[in-house]
Formats: sequence, C-alpha cells, structure tokens
Amino acid sequence: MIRAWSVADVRAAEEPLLAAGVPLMDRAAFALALQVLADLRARRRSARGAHVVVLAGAGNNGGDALHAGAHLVHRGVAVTAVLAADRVHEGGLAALRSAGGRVVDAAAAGRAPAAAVEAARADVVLDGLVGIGARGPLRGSAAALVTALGAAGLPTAGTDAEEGTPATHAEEAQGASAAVAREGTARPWVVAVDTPSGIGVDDGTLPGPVLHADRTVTFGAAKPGLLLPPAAHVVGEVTVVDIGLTLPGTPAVQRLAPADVAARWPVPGPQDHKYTRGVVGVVAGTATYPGAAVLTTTAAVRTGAGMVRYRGSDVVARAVLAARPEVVTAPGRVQSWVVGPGVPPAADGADDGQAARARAGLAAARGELAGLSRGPVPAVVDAGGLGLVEETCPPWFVLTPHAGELRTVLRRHGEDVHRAEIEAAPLRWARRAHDLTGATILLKGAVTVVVGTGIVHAQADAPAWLGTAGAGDVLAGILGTMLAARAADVVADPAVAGEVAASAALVHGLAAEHANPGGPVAALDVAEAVPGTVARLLDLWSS
Ligand SMILES: NC(=O)C1=CN([C@@H]2O[C@H](COP(=O)(O)OP(=O)(O)OC[C@H]3O[C@@H](n4cnc5c(N)ncnc54)[C@H](OP(=O)(O)O)[C@@H]3O)[C@@H](O)[C@H]2O)[C@H](O)CC1
Ligand SMILES: [K+]
Repeated sequence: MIRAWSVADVRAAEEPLLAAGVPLMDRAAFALALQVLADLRARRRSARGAHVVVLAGAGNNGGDALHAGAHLVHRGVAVTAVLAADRVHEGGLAALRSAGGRVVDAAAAGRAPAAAVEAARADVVLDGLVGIGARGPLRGSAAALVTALGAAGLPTAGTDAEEGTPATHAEEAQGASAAVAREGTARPWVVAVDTPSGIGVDDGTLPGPVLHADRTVTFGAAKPGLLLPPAAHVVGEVTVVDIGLTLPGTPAVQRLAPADVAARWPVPGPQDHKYTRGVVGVVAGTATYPGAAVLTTTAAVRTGAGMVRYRGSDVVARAVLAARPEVVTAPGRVQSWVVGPGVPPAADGADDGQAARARAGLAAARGELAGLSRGPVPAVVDAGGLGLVEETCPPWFVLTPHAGELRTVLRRHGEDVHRAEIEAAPLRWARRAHDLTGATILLKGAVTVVVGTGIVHAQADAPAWLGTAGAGDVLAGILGTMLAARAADVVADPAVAGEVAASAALVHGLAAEHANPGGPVAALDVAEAVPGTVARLLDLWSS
C-alpha cells in the first residue's frame, strides 16, 4: 500500500524536527543524490563524467536540489545549476559552488531557451523548481523554463497558464527546439525533487506547465498529487525517502497493493456455503444489449460469488445461462445488487422492464423490500442504473461512472460541469458527487479514483488495453461479488465500501494484465482471467 499525506500534514510533521535543528534538508539531499547516482549507473554504467542539470527555484525545494548537486560533484559528476529565480537557497547554492558546480542564471527574461538547450543535452535533469510550496500554475521564469524544455523535446504537460506571456514563451521555445533538434540527442532522465514542479500537490491537477518526470524522489511521505490523476501520469516511478517524519494515522489518499487485497479476501472455509459466500442479484442487459448481462454475470460468477441471480427478460436470461449455467433466474435473497450494465440510460420503456427491475433491486438494497434481502445490502450502480438512483443514496451504494456519466449525475444535482473539467480534476468532482448523492463514487479512468466516507483511493493497476467495450460491465460484476462477500461489514461501516471498490478495481486491472500480458484483451477474457488472478493474489499473500 502507498499512503499519501496532505501538504499540511507533512509540514506539521516537519515542524518539530526543524525546530529541533534536525537536518531534514541534508537527509533529503543526500538520499536524492544517491538515487541519481544509482540511476546514472543504471543508464551509463558509471556516474563519473556524467552531466546533471539542476533546475533550482527560490525555496527549499531548490535547496534540496542544489545540495544534492553538490554531493554529485563530489562523486565526479559535472553539475550545472540553472537558477530560475532571482534569489535561491543560499546554503544550497554555496554548497554547489564550493563543490565546483557551474551556475547559470535563467531568471532574467530571454535566458530560458539557452538554459533549456543545455538541460536537454544533460544525462539527468533534477526538477527542483517548486515542491510542496507550489501555489497555482507554474509562473514566471519557472514556467518559461518548463515551456522552453518542452520545446527542446522534453515531455511536458499542462498549458502555459500565465496570461500575457505565451508569446514570450513560444518565441523562447522555438529557439530552444531548433537548437536541440539539430543535434538529435537522446533526452535526459528527469528526476522530480519531492514532486514534479507545478502539479496540484493535494489534488493531482495539472494547472499549468509541468515537466514530466521519469522518477519522483519524494521526502517523508508520498503526497496525494503523486497518486491522483492526471498528475499521477507525469510522476514516473515514485521513490519515497524516509527522513524521519512521524505522520498522522490516517492518510489523505492511499493506493492498495495486491497484498492488501489478498489479506482481506474472504477465503471460504468448511463451514461456508453459497449463502455465506454471498449471493449477487444482477439487473443488466436488454434484448438490444444482451452482452452486458453475460459479461456482468460471468464476472460475478468467476470472482467467486456463492450464487448469481439474474433478473431480466427471458431472451437475455437464455443467453446468460448459455454462457454461465451456474446463474439462476429465480428471485430470492441476495447480499448485493448490481444494477445498470447494458440498461439504456433513458428509461424510455424500450428496456424490457429493466428499469423497473433495477428500481426494485435498489429499493431492496435500501432495505425497503423485506423478503428479497432482509435488510439493506450493498449495491453497484452502473451505466443506465445511474439515472435511476434517487436524490440521495446510502453510502453502501457504489456508483461506477466514467467521466461522461459522472457529468450526468452531477448535472442532475445542479452542477453544470463538462467532462473535460471532470477529467482535469477527478478528485474534486468525485468528492462533489459523493457529497451530493451520499453514495461511494468509483470514478473510472486510467487511474480509478474512489471517494466515499473513508480514505480516498487511487488505483493505477489497469493496462491501457482495458479501455475496451464491456470492461465496465465486468468491473460491475467483480465489485458485486466482492461487496456481497462482505455485505454486513459494508453496511455496518461504509468506509469498507470504498476499500472494497478500490480492491475490485485492482482485481479488474490485474485480471486484464494476466489475460494477455502486454497485449489487447476482450472484456470476456478479463472476466475469465479473474479466478487465476485471485489465486495468484492469495498465493502471493500465503507465500
Ligand atoms: N523545510 C525543510 O527544511 C525541508 C523541506 N523540504 C523541501 O522543501 C520543499 C518545500 O519548500 P518551501 O520553501 O516551503 O516551498 P517550495 O520550495 O516548494 O516553493 C516555494 C517557492 O516556490 C515559489 N512558488 C510557489 N508557487 C509557485 C508557482 N506556481 N510557480 C513558480 N514559483 C512558485 C514561491 O514563490 P513565492 O513568490 O510564493 O515566495 C517560493 O519561492 C519541499 O517540497 C521539499 O523539497 C525537504 O524535503 C525536507 C526539509
Ligand atoms: K520539484
């Protein structure tokens, strides 16, 4: 598990140590230098004679980078510090100078392109422009430098948000790109110091220009922006360096690892039977979209449900039974409901009665229909089901929208937001949807964000190949079974709903990888791979 703490929590943890004179910056800089040396040796056999460019901003983030640069000079690395501020960390600059490092001032207007060209030729670029002290989009000389680095061929993200200066940056950028293109040198390895400069450290946004990192060396603890999309896509490999901070028990964001899911997997024992293992009720598919019913029920069965009850028209039921004879179509008690996959969003009547069956399932999940479930049970609400949930939901309802579907849910609650805005700030809008609906929100994407009553989860287990038709239907089935197996826990403590949802996202992503490592997968392949994935998780855990 990777746990990430907010900027405020990290600052609060640093405070007493700084007050006691604990040399946190020395610890951070030394660890950073060691990691850069290891990366250099991995990429060019020896660090000696390598060229490292340190991008230094005005604060302690720049201080970390400059001190690390001094350590590197002492190990035979040629280091150039590019100063992106009129005033930088004095101690760090003095250490670099006395070690014999070069210093280039890139703070003055027009200096960025030349500095960018030098950086683009380096073996490693250390991004020490700004860390947890960032406020808003990267601005001034730091923004100009990142824009010029982008033009010089280094991968950057975000737009140059500073008003009135795009032309300046563009001109500088052209200068840089022409110079580097002529040489066609391989681009440098970028190491972000604490965070890639300019990301939303607490929310994972990309408010302005950001230099992509190949590695982020972060101090004391991971920060939420390193796990949350879209910033999670520009951090590279995250290396957490222990500098002796004591952080509060509850992190702001966490990412489950396979071992965390395995540790909580409800492995059946001799006393278990189908009803103790969890029965899943599925309302999915129509005569027009029968495949969703097959995918969702297959996934639920293959994830280890005690039993799956399918609710739908006879024609679809026949397709389901042909694929999965284990499924039953008789109504009866369930421990979770999955409603919505393949059900048309607009309940326009052409849905074989699925909207009515979905509403009945949701009412039963609320505990409003005695007999069917004897009290409230968790529910997965996906696709067409999202249009059927009422104003507010219990937290044991897990809504599983993608960004477009979340837009519809938010608009129904009076938030007029566009899909692009949701994709630019997934945490914010998933949290808003949780606040408005009361449900646990699993916002699907390359990184899946789960916001409920407990800790926020950000899962990045899925290969891009999983972006294929039916993948959401399979996730809904996996989640339905995992919720049914822990139904009592989920209803008793809704924070468990978020943890189970994040676990289902992890299983879904790993199953896609196992189905065809490194290549394309069909949704049904993913569902069929789940048993093996679960066995591997448990084997890993028991070994
Ligand atoms: N405290 C310690 O000894 C340790 C800190 N660690 C490292 O330090 C940074 C946090 O350092 P801090 O000085 O608090 O802040 P930063 O260096 O991250 O950034 C502040 C400077 O950056 C400028 N800034 C802020 N936002 C932007 C922006 N959007 N664009 C450009 N520049 C920006 C800000 O300028 P002002 O005008 O606002 O003053 C500051 O000059 C932490 O990340 C660690 O790297 C060590 O890890 C542990 C010891
Ligand atoms: K940084």
